[in-house]
Amino acid sequence: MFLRVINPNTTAAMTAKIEESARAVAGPGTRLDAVNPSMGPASIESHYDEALSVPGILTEIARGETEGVDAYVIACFGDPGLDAARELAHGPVVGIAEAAMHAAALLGRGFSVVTTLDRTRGRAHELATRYGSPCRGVHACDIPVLELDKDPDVLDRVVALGRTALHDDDSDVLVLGCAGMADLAEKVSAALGVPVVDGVAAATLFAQSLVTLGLRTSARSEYAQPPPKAYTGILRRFTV
Ligand SMILES: O=C(O)C[C@H]1NC(=O)NC1=O
Repeated sequence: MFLRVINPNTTAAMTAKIEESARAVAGPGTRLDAVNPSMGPASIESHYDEALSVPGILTEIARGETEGVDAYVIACFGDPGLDAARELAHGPVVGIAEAAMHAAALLGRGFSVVTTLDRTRGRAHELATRYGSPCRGVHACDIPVLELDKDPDVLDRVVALGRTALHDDDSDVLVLGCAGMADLAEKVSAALGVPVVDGVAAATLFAQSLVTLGLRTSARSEYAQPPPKAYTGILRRFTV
């Protein structure tokens, strides 16, 4: 099978980190590549960034449909463009927040999310409500997405915040609220002694499992192909 993991921001170093996390769990029979759009925000830390990332995501989905991609992962914790992507894709499309929250719900009574900027906490709560997940709290380490690789204290700060979150929320699982934290899961789990879910790995395995089960996005109603219409201006270049 052919999985495509889409980093919705345009930072190649993050795409490489995401690819590493996805490859580490993909099966031997799975062809996998990780891509990012050539247009869009360098990182996604606001509703504005998220909105501007969606045309690039949809461009990558439309390209994947011509290249025989069987399933997609949207590797940004806000799950940007997820519903629109499902209208374009024939196979499954899995968001890393959705996957991480569902995985965490299988591992404990309640989970906490540790994310980057405080302003993104509302989006995480909104997604947990949509997904019906037992999220007991969302905590921000206030490290900008593109600083995660530069800040020497990032592991210590995430561990400290995770410890506080587990105590204050009385939760028993942690979810990493950024694709850029994918490489921290094992170390944070070892430090805190609880399961720590990396949404990139979880989404990759969910996508792979759905294809293995022969399941695909339903085209019956809401996720049917978009109704044909004219798109004007620059969007004409990025629409199907
Ligand atoms: O919302 C966040 O902070 C994390 C989100 N932003 C990003 O560029 N990739 C992400 O996973």
